[in-house]
Amino acid sequence: MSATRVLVLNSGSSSVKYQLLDMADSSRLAVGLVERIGEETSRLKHTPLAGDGAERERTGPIADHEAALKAVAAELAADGLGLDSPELAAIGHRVVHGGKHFTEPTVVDDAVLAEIERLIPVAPLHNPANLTGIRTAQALRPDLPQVAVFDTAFHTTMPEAAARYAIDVATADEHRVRRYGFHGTSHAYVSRTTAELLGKAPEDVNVIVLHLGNGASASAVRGGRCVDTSMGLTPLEGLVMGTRSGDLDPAVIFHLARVGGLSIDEIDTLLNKKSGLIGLCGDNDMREIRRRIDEGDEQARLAFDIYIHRLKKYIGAYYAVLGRVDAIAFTAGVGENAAPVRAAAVAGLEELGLAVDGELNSVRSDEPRLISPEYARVKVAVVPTDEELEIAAQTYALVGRHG
Ligand SMILES: Nc1ncnc2c1ncn2[C@@H]1O[C@H](COP(=O)(O)OP(=O)(O)O)[C@@H](O)[C@H]1O
Ligand SMILES: CC(=O)OP(=O)(O)O
Ligand SMILES: [Mg+2]
Repeated sequence: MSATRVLVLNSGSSSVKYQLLDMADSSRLAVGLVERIGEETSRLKHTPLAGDGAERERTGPIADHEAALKAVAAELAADGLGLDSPELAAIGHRVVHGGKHFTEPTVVDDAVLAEIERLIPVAPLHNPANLTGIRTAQALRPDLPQVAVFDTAFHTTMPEAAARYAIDVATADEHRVRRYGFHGTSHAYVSRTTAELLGKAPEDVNVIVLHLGNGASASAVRGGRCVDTSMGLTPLEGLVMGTRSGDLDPAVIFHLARVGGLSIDEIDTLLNKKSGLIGLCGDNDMREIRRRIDEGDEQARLAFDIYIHRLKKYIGAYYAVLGRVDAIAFTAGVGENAAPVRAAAVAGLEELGLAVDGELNSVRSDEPRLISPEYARVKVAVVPTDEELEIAAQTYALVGRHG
């Protein structure tokens, strides 16, 4: 019996999403999520999909990512899907920052671990969790290949004109200051799926992908290759996000330090964790913001308008970067579910060939679909992202080649 299963771990700053897949037919055997790691109210939600097992939920403190992963391993073992299974071929890990170095999925060794660690200062919320995930998985199954799939990889095709900041070149090079981009696994998967939806080869299609989750980023994809993206050195640049500011005048930082008396660490926390939608209106969940708007809440309305204004600017910018756009694809939690966001982002862009059909836009579905009217020159699509499936496929392809 050959090993065809892949466990995928997507470790975020305070959560771990995981899936166990059988790559013989890309089916899911189990999926789950550990939330609020490090708090008293941690929660593990585990759903076995192979047999007739029902969803299980456990609450109570889970101290760190190591404890989280061990709890996940115990849940899988309870379903007879434990990490000791000989059918497990590899464990695939989402690693957020791979710098310029990693352009492909990579089997983890000590040098790879050292490089991911070296990049912690430019992904302080993500890379430490990714490292813990890898190390814990290694300890549980030292014989198994651990594969790192980097958020930055898809963006390494960006031309220098898009990747460089206009600052002193020597300083930038010394400190590796450039734009790397993130959510690349999602941008790759969604741009490819959008081409499929249009019935075209990825090489023939130009797409603007809007990944709108808690973290959010836009990308311009020409013929399957990324030519620009909104996140930069770190996942802070670009769109307005759940808790991150996105673009601002860099002098805001000097001002807050010199005049406001804030420390660099305080400003870091302010911009990464207390800004964006939560900073503007106290909520970072788009469902709650829409509910408040419906009740006439002005603060929520303004937060929404700022979010949309930025989004629209990026659509325009990437339209110009690409010259010709075949489709715009909305994805991730907000992009897949928030019809008012999609409608507002595209409103008024008819001259660019863009429009959304109200009825199609209001349909709820887990399938990739078009929401633009028949006549629209540029198609508007909703394409549910599947980072875990994409990571599993890349992991399995790599292990299959080498193993
Ligand atoms: N039904 C919905 N309507 C509107 N927004 C939603 C809905 N479901 C989820 N969201 C939004 O999606 C966000 C989470 O997106 P997700 O892609 O899961 O983020 P992440 O992977 O960064 O945690 C939530 O914070 C919320 O704003
Ligand atoms: C890179 C990034 O922002 O990831 P997430 O959206 O998972 O926070
Ligand atoms: Mg996400």
